[in-house]
Parts: sequence; structure tokens; C-alpha cells
Amino acid sequence: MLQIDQFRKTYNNQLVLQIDSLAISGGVYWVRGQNGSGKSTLLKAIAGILPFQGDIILNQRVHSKKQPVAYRKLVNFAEAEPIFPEFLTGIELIELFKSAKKAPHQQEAFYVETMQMTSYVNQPVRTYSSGMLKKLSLVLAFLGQPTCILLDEPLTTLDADSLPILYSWIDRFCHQPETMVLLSSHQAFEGALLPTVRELLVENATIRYKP
Ligand SMILES: Nc1ncnc2c1ncn2[C@@H]1O[C@H](COP(=O)(O)OP(=O)(O)OP(=O)(O)O)[C@@H](O)[C@H]1O
Repeated sequence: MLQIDQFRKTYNNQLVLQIDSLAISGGVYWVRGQNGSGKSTLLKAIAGILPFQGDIILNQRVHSKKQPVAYRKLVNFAEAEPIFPEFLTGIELIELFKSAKKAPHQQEAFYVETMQMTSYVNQPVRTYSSGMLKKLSLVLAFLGQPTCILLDEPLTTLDADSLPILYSWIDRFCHQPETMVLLSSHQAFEGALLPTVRELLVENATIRYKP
């Protein structure tokens, strides 16, 4: 479960997002909203990489501010437009994330193989196209043992053949108890692939959610 309490985020004294109280259980959530509504702000705050007022609690006991290290182990975030150190290879980045996230041995093999990245994962990321970078960022988001995976615009630059693969990862991840994936996207998710997706609407500087 993810719980947000008395949340406020301002930029230059301008209120962007206010959430008095929101609790969501495991599952897949589509974070919807117009450009500039605050979707990335919400995901980055939940990811623990953006300061905010209020509290965010995972699994009813791990607080983002009081237990930042334990909290960050439970949350993985993939940026909308990922940027990585260009001199590192994909596999070096994967090893770095695995070590930081205490990932199980060989956990990445399933993701690299299913996303068909084997042929280039040993190349420096400076040689990657934007779609290849996106796939790498998605692999990184599934490493470790998170409770909550946050994907900011995961469909951008991803080719059509890769979408069902990503959906299958999400489905597989959400079959574990109490795990959740929050995805922001301008386009709708295909119902047959993600039949249980629920909507979090970011509008008028707050979130609307109807369970
Ligand atoms: N670092 C920042 N400094 C000042 N204002 C910011 C900053 N980041 C975001 N904003 C503002 O906060 C608001 C929400 O931005 P955010 O990026 O969260 O929206 P979004 O819904 O993700 O937008 P998009 O769909 O265009 O990606 C916008 O008005 C934006 O201009």
C-alpha cells in the first residue's frame, strides 16, 4: 500500500500539487493529466528524489522521510528521458543498480533477454539510440525487490514490438502481493494487455482517484 498524507509541492512559491490524503493498494495505475499538470512531480516525489511537504508511506510502515534508505529500496523510478554516464556499458549500469538495490543474482537475465538487448548490453551507452536507452531504463526499474515501480512516460520511444514485453513484465510484477506500478502516459494502455489498470487523474493541482 502507498499512502500520501498532507502532501504539498511548490516551485518558487507556486503550488503545483496538493494531496490531503490518498491511499492506494497493489495494482497498476495510470497517472493521467495534461501537460504541466504535475504527473512527473508526483512520480519524482514518490520516488524520493524531490523535496516536498508531508509524508509518503509504503507498506504501512516505511516513511519516505524518517526511513529514507529503507524507503528508497522499495521504490524504483524510470525517468521519462533517461540520461546515463555515456562511458558506462549497459551491463555496468545494471551491475551498479543491482548492487545498490541488493538485487538477486542473475535477476537481470530475464529482462535483458526478453527485451532482446543481449546484442548491445555490453556496448557503452553513448552508442545507444533513444529507444535502446529507454529499454535499459526500464530494465533498471525492475531490479531489486521493490514494492513500487514508477515509470514516467514508459511508452515514449519504445517500438511497438516492445510494448507487449513491458506489459508482461508489469503483469508479472503485480502478481506479487501488494506490489504496484504507477505509469504516466499521454496515451491509453491497451485493455487486453493491462485489463486491471486504474486511473489517477492529476487535475487542478490535486489527484482524483475513484477506487
Ligand atoms: N524544477 C522546476 N522548477 C519550476 N517549475 C517546475 C519545475 N518542474 C516542474 N515545474 C512546473 O510544475 C508544473 C508540473 O510539472 P510536471 O513536469 O510535473 O508536469 P507533467 O504533468 O509531468 O507535464 P508533462 O506531461 O508535460 O510532462 C508545471 O507547471 C511545470 O512548469
